[in-house]
Amino acid sequence: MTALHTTALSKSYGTRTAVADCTVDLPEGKVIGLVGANGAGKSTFLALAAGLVAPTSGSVRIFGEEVRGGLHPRASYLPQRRALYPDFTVDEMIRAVGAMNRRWSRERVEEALAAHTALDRGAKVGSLSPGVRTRLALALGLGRMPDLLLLDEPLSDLDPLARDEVLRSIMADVAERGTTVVLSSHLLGELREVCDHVLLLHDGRVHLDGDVDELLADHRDLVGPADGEADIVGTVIHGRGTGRQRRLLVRDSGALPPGWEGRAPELESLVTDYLRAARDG
Ligand SMILES: Nc1ncnc2c1ncn2[C@@H]1O[C@H](COP(=O)(O)OP(=O)(O)OP(=O)(O)O)[C@@H](O)[C@H]1O
Repeated sequence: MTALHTTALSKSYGTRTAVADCTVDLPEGKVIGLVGANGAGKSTFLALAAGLVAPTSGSVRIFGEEVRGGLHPRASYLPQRRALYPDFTVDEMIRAVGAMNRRWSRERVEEALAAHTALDRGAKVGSLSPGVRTRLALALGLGRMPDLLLLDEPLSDLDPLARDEVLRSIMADVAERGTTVVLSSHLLGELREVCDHVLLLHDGRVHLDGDVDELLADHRDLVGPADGEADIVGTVIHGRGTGRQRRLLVRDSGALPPGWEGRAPELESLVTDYLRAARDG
């Protein structure tokens, strides 16, 4: 089943188009990496899915129900600016969010915070470091017992150990509860470990949308002589060269001409080549 479906979804701010004509079907129970350059529309896409921002046109459905003016009860949303009250203590914040949600598991919050033994429950939320705030906000999001987690750059404020911890906490939820996760990130290296699916936006439009294993199987990284590119069978996504050698990312490549070698790409290089191709137009 589809967890998140958008139909011709668009959002403009004045003359600036943030999301343009996006039609996607994001599968249930998967971790979807939302990638794209700065200003590509990732945050707007997530805010539209969270019902926080109204589309200019098009629609969003979560588990088949249209999103209109509010967060779907089965979804949790972690915005880039973590929505926490700075003057509340950690415990007050947990109680306040619990009181605001009918669907709520304090136990789930505690479970998500269990690894974070140094967290002072009496400390004011405003005094916490950005990384700790992120972990608290994520734990509160999990307290809503979501079937869909919308996470806007959940890893950006975290050091490598905390990133690992947060990813584990997310993956545990996926494994135990079958939660669908859509997470935006610029950290392409980390995504390989967790993502089943990639959605790449550029200038608000979808440039790549697919299952990671299928994408990796459909593409090859080719290296060969610069003057032999015309003989390559398949769709060249991006090419670059140094002197007499060319390196190409090719989709659905056929038999290779003499002098060319190919191998399966890494997810990071595949996404980077799509980003370069989108940028170069
Ligand atoms: N509230 C707003 N008012 C006006 N323009 C906006 C608003 N929100 C986003 N935009 C514009 O829409 C475009 C997409 O922005 P968005 O924040 O969604 O991109 P992003 O991919 O999340 O970027 P980043 O990786 O830098 O966080 C940008 O050009 C941005 O300036």
